[in-house]
Amino acid sequence: MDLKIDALSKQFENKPNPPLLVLDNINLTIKAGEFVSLLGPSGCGKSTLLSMVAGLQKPSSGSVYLGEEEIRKPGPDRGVVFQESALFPWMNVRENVMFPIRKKMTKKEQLSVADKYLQMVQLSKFPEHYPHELSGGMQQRVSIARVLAMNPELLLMDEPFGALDEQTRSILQDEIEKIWLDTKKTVIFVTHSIREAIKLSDRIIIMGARPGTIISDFNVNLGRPRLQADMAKLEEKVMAVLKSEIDKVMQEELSYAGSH
Ligand SMILES: Nc1ncnc2c1ncn2[C@@H]1O[C@H](COP(=O)(O)OP(=O)(O)OP(=O)(O)O)[C@@H](O)[C@H]1O
Repeated sequence: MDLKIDALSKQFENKPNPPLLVLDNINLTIKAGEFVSLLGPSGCGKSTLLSMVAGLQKPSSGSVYLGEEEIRKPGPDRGVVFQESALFPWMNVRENVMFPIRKKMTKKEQLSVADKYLQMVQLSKFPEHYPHELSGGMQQRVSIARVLAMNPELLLMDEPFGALDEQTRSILQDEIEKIWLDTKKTVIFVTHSIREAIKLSDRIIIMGARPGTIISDFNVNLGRPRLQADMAKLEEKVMAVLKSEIDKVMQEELSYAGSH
């Protein structure tokens, strides 16, 4: 099902100052099966937008629809992966993956689903390990397997590889691309890395700040897997748009600091 974000705005209380308008009239349709990245300067509202699609926060005005259904709360049709893995430390890897499906399936089915997704994220040798026995990249793989086990239609990823070293990040990018090609889920992926966005996405949405709006919508018409040489040209284009937005935010911050 397509995701439709319709005239969505969000403001936060900011007492004693006036409310802070974080997102202003966002309109966006994401087709079923599309891999879309959100890029933008820090504070432009990417995470806020994602959390409203997840149903974790309510819009101040406007709506989000998955198919015909308006999103009003979290649901099993949307799985979220955050920067930190948020696994249960007292459960082993397999138990963590089985947790969201524990009430929906027999034990046998749960085990088979957990095995399937642990294999997909290349962790089939570690089902009995506990989170503290795993590296950051492995923990993030468990989080991805846990979300996939719910079989959500929409995968919402908020800087999922942001805390990982470059090499692990690159491996997980390849894995998520493969998983997406296998499962054809709709993915919304928040990142600060232009290269990561180009490597993975069908489409890159660039947001501007204060308040957050959509300023560019790029289609990435490159074959997969993406070649460095092809990516470089688009990287320059995206960088040019993004840089002017980042500069604007920096200027605002400098003038605010100067006046206080
Ligand atoms: N619950 C909240 N209450 C008040 N202000 C908030 C709240 N959540 C976010 N904000 C503000 O909204 C703005 C957007 O935050 P958000 O985390 O969505 O930005 P972002 O683009 O994801 O930033 P980053 O790239 O740094 O993660 C920021 O100015 C932030 O301080």
